[in-house]
Amino acid sequence: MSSPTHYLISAPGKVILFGEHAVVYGKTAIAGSIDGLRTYILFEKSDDGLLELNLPKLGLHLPLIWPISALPYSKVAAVSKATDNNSSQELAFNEELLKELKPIVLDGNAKNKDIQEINELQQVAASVFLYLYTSLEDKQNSWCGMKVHVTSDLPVGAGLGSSASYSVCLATGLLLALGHIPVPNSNEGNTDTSFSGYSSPMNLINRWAFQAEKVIHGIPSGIDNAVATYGGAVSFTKGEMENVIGFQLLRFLLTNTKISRDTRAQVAKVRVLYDKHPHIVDPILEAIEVGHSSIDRVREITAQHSLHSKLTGAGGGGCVLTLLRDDITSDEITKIKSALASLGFESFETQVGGNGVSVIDSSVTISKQEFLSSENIQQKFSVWKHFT
Ligand SMILES: Nc1ncnc2c1ncn2[C@@H]1O[C@H](COP(=O)(O)OP(=O)(O)OP(=O)(O)O)[C@@H](O)[C@H]1O
Ligand SMILES: C[C@@](O)(CCO)CC(=O)[O-]
Repeated sequence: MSSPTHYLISAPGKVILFGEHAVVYGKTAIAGSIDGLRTYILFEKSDDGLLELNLPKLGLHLPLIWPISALPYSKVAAVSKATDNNSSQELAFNEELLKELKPIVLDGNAKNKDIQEINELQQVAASVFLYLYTSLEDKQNSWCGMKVHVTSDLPVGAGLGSSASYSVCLATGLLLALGHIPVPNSNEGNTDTSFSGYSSPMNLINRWAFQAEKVIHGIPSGIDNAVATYGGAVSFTKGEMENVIGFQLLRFLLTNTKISRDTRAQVAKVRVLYDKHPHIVDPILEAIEVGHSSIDRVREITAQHSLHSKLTGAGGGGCVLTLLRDDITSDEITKIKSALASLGFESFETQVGGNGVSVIDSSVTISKQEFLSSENIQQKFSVWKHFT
């Protein structure tokens, strides 16, 4: 059978119900996927020896393009070792590779006629792609070029795990395109996956997505990429997780304050505090200064209806999660939403849980135009396959 010529991958965003930040320091957190908010990446095979990355959501109107031959493969240990499906060992992070890629990332503009600035956010997104590609490239099985198009329903840097869903989509597409994992056969959802003894392709996707998260975050806990890979609602402690089905039945109001944060500064601050106060198990997030006045405003409004709200994700603005009581009426929810909207906040009802990473292979024709212009890609294509 000829090798597929394109893959469309999708992975969900997430909410953390409690335990963010603490989870980085070994405490338990509970999180769930948000099925309706996902990142999508279309991988198209090409034969020009070039890697093309399109990041419109990050504001890049031109593709970044690199010759495959320009990547520093000598910095990567044998691929077979690194992708050993049976190994449960965490992959070592390749600092040297990341360092080597820094100047190469900026060369991505060299083939463009117009000069475009590549800001830090865009550089990080490009580094993740090149880091994974260089690590996974396998001359025997590789495509000899690819065009990669990224779209997403998720706000970037708002606490909904946009980076993890991007990382999971990239890891999955590259593992498939470079011949490390097969396309799944099943069309059934993967939310009932038992996490004990992770099945191999999912395990591998999760491990490489964790590497990608390290490029973005430095020392992530791994909870975001685990949720984006496996879906469902999970309890997560030190890399171990289990399904917590009950949480999938809870309804939430998710409010995006649209206040973007300086993630790196916030996270650095939090880490210093944790290092100084390792005895604090579940610090009130304001006390560690990841709160924001916008979050207080959401909390005040929802408290008027006896509802409890908390920030979700890294904080410093971003998204707020409000637990909805069973007895709350739709009229009341509409009132809360319009009070929030009057402050410029966007909110919608959600339930945690739902599918993790999903794939469509080249047996389904997907036009690039259709992909890029679709409002609801998840529903548009009803042929998603799930790893089991
Ligand atoms: N649509 C996208 N296209 C390309 N890169 C993306 C996209 N979405 C996220 N990213 C990557 O993720 C990074 C944002 O990660 P960050 O952790 O700040 O936000 P988040 O994951 O949305 O929030 P949180 O980690 O609190 O849930 C960006 O710098 C970029 O590298
Ligand atoms: C803040 C944090 O706990 C969650 C970010 O979504 C960081 C992490 O777990 O890696």
